[in-house]
Amino acid sequence: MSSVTVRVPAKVNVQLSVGPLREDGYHDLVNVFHAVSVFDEVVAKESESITVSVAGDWADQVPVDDGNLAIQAARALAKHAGRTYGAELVIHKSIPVAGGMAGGSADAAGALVACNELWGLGLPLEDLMEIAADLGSDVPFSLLGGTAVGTGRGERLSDVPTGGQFHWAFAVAQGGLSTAKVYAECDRLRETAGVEVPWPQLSEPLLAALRTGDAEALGAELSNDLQAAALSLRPDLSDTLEAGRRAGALGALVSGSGPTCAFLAGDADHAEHLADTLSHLPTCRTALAAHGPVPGPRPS
Ligand SMILES: C[C@](O)(CO)[C@H](O)COP(=O)(O)OP(=O)(O)OC[C@H]1O[C@@H](n2ccc(N)nc2=O)[C@H](O)[C@@H]1O
Ligand SMILES: Nc1ncnc2c1ncn2[C@@H]1O[C@H](COP(=O)(O)OP(=O)(O)OP(=O)(O)O)[C@@H](O)[C@H]1O
Repeated sequence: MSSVTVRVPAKVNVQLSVGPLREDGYHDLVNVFHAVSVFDEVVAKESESITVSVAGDWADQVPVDDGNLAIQAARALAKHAGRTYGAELVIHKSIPVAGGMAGGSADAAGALVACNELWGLGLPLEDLMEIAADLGSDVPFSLLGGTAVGTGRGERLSDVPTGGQFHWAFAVAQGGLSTAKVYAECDRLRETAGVEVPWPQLSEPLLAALRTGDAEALGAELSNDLQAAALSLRPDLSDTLEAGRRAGALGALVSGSGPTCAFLAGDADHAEHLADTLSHLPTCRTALAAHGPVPGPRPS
């Protein structure tokens, strides 16, 4: 095989409950991930060494050196296999960068799947999941896709059954937010408020809404403990959330660490309408309509 192509979805977190700060600098989570139809494409071609190039709207914001998560993923896979391998990785980016939709994690997951195939390693998903967890907390879910609950720092996953498709609009903000800074702001706000941080609990009404495919019920149950921190760092996002609610979204929240905002729609037409409305906001770089859940990356 001389070239392998995979498509990897972005995510939105339909529940993100953040526990107290751990000694290792991470937080224990209840993190309900939902993969949506905004895809990066990762191509792995035969080559002497591991390199990456990036094309698409967001290309200028993505490192092409050792800081690129796809390169780190390919190296980690070669190390796991105990051999020196090469791959020319070509990423076509559609997932907003530093937007809270796990774009870098998607590229890392795509590189793992594509190189596993290119190099004929045949490693099972469980092995790739272990390598993924070392690359970042979101990378295991980017391999899995669908809808899943993540505990620990978000890397320990179990599938969540869903009934039917949900339709979304995403308001992509100007600029990005650093995930580490948003978690740090969450800690700061909690310390200032002097509240005891409860252990995160999975929402049963949320699971029921996902299982039955009830968009109205899901809209009412969306929650994100990082939202206050993202709004504290980017106050303009409240205007975006408010605009989406006024336009009839069934639910509105910051996606993960932000600054992308996610809006649940009643159907595909409603999602297109919301995206069109949001795209005209001064706070918004662009807006996308998408649906979920969608599967994780598979080689072709
Ligand atoms: C906000 C989310 O996107 C929600 O899915 C994730 O929790 C972030 O996952 P990620 O981008 O893969 O994050 P990582 O690369 O593992 O960690 C980046 C930084 O985020 C913070 N971090 C991340 C995950 C976690 N459970 N607790 C944390 O406090 C830590 O400061 C860490 O140094
Ligand atoms: N392949 C990649 N694509 C995008 N960013 C990358 C990649 N590799 C490394 N990075 C770096 O990672 C930073 C975070 O990018 P990313 O798009 O993954 O953020 P995010 O979507 O907010 O992450 P998450 O939702 O997992 O917290 C970027 O600013 C960039 O410097």
